[in-house]
This record gives sequence, structure tokens and C-alpha cells, in this order.
Amino acid sequence: MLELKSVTAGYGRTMVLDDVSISIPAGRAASIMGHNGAGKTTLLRVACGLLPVRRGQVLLDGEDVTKLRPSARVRRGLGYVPQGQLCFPQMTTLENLHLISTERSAVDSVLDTFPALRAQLGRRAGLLSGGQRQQLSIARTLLTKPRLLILDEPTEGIQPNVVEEIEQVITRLADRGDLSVLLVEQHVGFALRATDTYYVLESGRITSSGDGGEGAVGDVRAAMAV
Ligand SMILES: Nc1ncnc2c1ncn2[C@@H]1O[C@H](COP(=O)(O)OP(=O)(O)OP(=O)(O)O)[C@@H](O)[C@H]1O
Repeated sequence: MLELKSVTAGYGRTMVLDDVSISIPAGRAASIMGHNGAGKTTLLRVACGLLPVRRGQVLLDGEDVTKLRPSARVRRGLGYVPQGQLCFPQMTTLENLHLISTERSAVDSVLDTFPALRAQLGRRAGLLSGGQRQQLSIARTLLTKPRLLILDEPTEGIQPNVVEEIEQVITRLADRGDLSVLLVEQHVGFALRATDTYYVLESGRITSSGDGGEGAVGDVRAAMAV
């Protein structure tokens, strides 16, 4: 579904990603872990078309989309949930959803995925908790009916007692089988539980990769400790 082939990219003359290759088959989930500043968000920006590559290729469903704009990639099934629980704070939860789609069955379906939002439909998004706003942000992206969901640190800034709720939702989405997921996450245990494959990115290079699952926690921590 998504493939980055030997991608080198960065800002101005400074290259951040150096010869990075990752692959996420259709319906599978992968996580990217690494220290602050390793280049994780930069990698996601490249996948979405928000940052051009200097060298290498980005493929969606086998099609070379390296030169395509973000909007063209969204039309091909890419959905991006950036860091920071993006939504319109003055609008209600429902209005935020309706900005993307007013199709009743589609809205109902995302509310089934995020039952906590049902009780908040008339509430302004700016008054929601961080965890609820994160769920709204993911729900808005799901309304675009993506086949690839890209999530940038969805548990960042969320109170510890609701992190588990976010984790459960993402694990369910990753388990759906009809959705590919690319997850950047600092919580190693959660990232590995939720995904089939992991990549460790350090200083812009993939330094370790393997199968997900709790059994890989030691390998990832060791790779990140180097
Ligand atoms: N718009 C930008 N212009 C110039 N340099 C940038 C820009 N965005 C990020 N960088 C630099 O690129 C490097 C990688 O940043 P990036 O945000 O991709 O890392 P990250 O792994 O996502 O970090 P974090 O975990 O802190 O979010 C850092 O050195 C950062 O300072």
C-alpha cells in the first residue's frame, strides 16, 4: 500500500532523512519509533506529499506518487492525522465532523468507533479534553474514508488515564484489516502491540526493523539506546 524507497529529504540544504526505505502492505500496520528530532514527522510529511524528496520514491498501491500533491494522494486513499489534535475550537464536535461529511451513515459509523464523542456532539471542540479532541481529529480523518491512515504521535499531550482509550481505538483500527496504518509513537509498548512491523529511525536512518508485538520491546529499546 505505502512504500518509501531510498528516500532522502530535508529542509533547505540540510538533509534529515538519509536513504530511508519502509513498506506497509495493504491492511497492515507499521510503527516508526525514534528519539526527538530523529526525523519521524519529516518521514510522514514526505509520505503525505507535504515535503518533496531529494532522492528516492514514494509509492501508493504500487503507483509512483513522488511528484503528486497532498490532495492527489488524499484522493488515492491517504488520511493524515498530524500532531496536535487539529480541529476548529469554536465549532461543535458535530460541526467539525460535518465539515468533512454530512453523510449520516458515515458520521454514525465514526461515532461507533468513538462512542465517547456521542455525548459531546453539541459541545465546542475547544472545550473538549485533549483525549476527546484527539478522537475528533482521528474521526474527521476517517470520514474521508482513507485506506491508509497516518498518525503522528496520537497519545502526545494526552492525560495518562485517557492514553489507554486512544490506544484501544488505534489498535482496533489497525486490526480492521481493510485499513493500512502508519503510526509514529513514543510509547514503545503500545506502538508494538498495535502494529505488525516496526522501524526505528535514528538521525534520519532506519537502524532497526522487525515484526511488531510485545516480544519486540527489548529489541526496540536496545536499538533506541545505541
Ligand atoms: N520546517 C523545518 N525547517 C527546518 N528544519 C526542520 C523543520 N522541521 C523539522 N526540522 C528539523 O528536522 C529534524 C527532524 O525533525 P522531525 O520533526 O522530523 O523529528 P521527529 O523525530 O518527528 O521529532 P519529535 O519526536 O520531537 O517530534 C530536526 O533536526 C528538526 O529541527
